[in-house]
Amino acid sequence: MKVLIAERISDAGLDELKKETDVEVRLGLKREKLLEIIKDFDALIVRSEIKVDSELMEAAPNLKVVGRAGNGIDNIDLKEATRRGIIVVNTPDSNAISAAEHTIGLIIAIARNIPQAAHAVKSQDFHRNKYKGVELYGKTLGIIGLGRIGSLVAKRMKAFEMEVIAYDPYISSEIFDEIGVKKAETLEDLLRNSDIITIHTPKTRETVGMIGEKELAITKKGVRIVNCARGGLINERALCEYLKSGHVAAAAIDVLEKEPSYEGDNTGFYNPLIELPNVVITPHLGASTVEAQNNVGITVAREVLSALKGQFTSNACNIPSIDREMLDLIRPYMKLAEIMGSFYYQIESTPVKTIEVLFSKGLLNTEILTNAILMGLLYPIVEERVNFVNSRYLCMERGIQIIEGILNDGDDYSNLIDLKIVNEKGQEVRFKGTVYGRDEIKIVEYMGYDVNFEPAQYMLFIRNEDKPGVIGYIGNILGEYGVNIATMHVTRRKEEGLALMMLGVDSPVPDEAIYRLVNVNGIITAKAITLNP
Ligand SMILES: NC(=O)C1=CN([C@@H]2O[C@H](COP(=O)(O)OP(=O)(O)OC[C@H]3O[C@@H](n4cnc5c(N)ncnc54)[C@H](O)[C@@H]3O)[C@@H](O)[C@H]2O)C=CC1
Ligand SMILES: O=C(O)C(=O)COP(=O)(O)O
Repeated sequence: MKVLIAERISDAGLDELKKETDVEVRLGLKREKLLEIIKDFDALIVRSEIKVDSELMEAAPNLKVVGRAGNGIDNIDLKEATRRGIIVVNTPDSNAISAAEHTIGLIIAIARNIPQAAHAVKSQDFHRNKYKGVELYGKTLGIIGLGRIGSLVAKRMKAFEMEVIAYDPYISSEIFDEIGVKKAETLEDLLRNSDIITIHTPKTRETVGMIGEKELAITKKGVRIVNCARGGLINERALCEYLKSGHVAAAAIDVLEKEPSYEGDNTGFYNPLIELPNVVITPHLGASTVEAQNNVGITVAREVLSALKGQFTSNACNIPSIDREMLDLIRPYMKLAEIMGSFYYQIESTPVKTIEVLFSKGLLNTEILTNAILMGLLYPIVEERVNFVNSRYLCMERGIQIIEGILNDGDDYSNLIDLKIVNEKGQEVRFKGTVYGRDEIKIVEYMGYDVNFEPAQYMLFIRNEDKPGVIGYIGNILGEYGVNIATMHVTRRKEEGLALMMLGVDSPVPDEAIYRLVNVNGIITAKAITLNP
């Protein structure tokens, strides 16, 4: 496996990767060069600078994993990665403390004009009157986005005896209470009442430009503003105007709408904010500490390695995350789900319209189990890579409706998957499956027949009239083609005079044998099934 490190990560992370993969470190690559070389790599590791967009993914036919050595993934086209079955992993917990501490550093810096004053002193200018600041004590800090970093900032700033309020419509009041922060019901509320505002939301379609002219206009005169989250959350042009007028007394910015290259040439880079005396800008330093980069490097390396090995990772952005213990528990159910999904297109050819899957209450992580069913379903019929990442997306792209639910109590099994597939002709194919003990996979119902069948690599499903002699024919025909029957499950519906046979065989059943079987008097259908390797 080949891994391209396109932005700097720690040596500790590099060492982890080098133990198991072929690693190439290429920092400061020009875009054209990156597009040219990416085709050879299975994994790409970036930070916040490189845009991992559809053009880059198109140029990377072998790419299986993108590792974001950091938190924000706004530089990665997640939808496109998902469509292509590329796993995106990040390391959100590894640099949160550093980002929070940097934010606090910036708050203090602009409250006391520390960077400007320190800079003046370097030029022998000791005129301290110019740099009189304000105290934090007793002032109101408004935090927009009370997630990982926002809440770390809140907890720490309370030590300054600031009143901390926060606006985050997506978290519960209990979390506000737990952190000990007053809830601002609206953004307007927060803007009107804060002496210092700091923003900690991710960059999304909803949050871009969330602080613009209109919002700045209702802030307190003399407000101080910090952005250590993402450039573009605060409209830079509007902020510039408000800083020039003095309405915003000062701003501290770690992130810009358009950022320079951190390894390459930046000749001609310009941003008007840089020139303003009441602005402190750092070069996207929030995560740049020894500790954060060590953690980030090691975590991203481990996540990328797990993903390359086909294991679930704990920080995947486009598949549900599962911890290792839980993964061990549900692995047999994932296999069962994939097998159940894989039956349909080996039995029927009419396109699927709806998939309805019901799970026993005892089954956890059902979202992944559905993804496994969909992966099994699509595997035989799509050319592109199908995996847990894109199976749901590819089904939705094909107009397949996916309905998931919980089974009512009263079934005989506590861990059942009940799968009903309805095709465009309105026909239904239905299976139920479960796992006995730790990992004994069983199909327990097929088309209303109670069965007890352990799926095998090669199988044969036969529906026939319930009359003597049919089994004999089947054995003879398979024998002629050298196909050995390993297991056999026979069941019937006496009242209808119909029977079902599910056979596990030691080798694939040739098409010619199937043709002969369906011509046997009394056999209604014969379907050869092969499981995905
Ligand atoms: N400057 C730097 O070097 C670093 C910057 N970051 C940035 O910080 C951001 C936040 O990181 P975390 O706290 O870990 O993320 P998080 O996901 O834990 O928290 C984000 C919070 O924002 C809230 N939110 C989302 N939309 C909102 C809206 N419209 N209004 C109010 N609140 C909203 C969410 O509900 C969530 O609670 C990252 O997305 C990243 O862009 C992260 C690390 C370092
Ligand atoms: O983790 C984040 O979201 C950051 O913004 C840190 O970015 P970086 O990895 O230092 O380029």
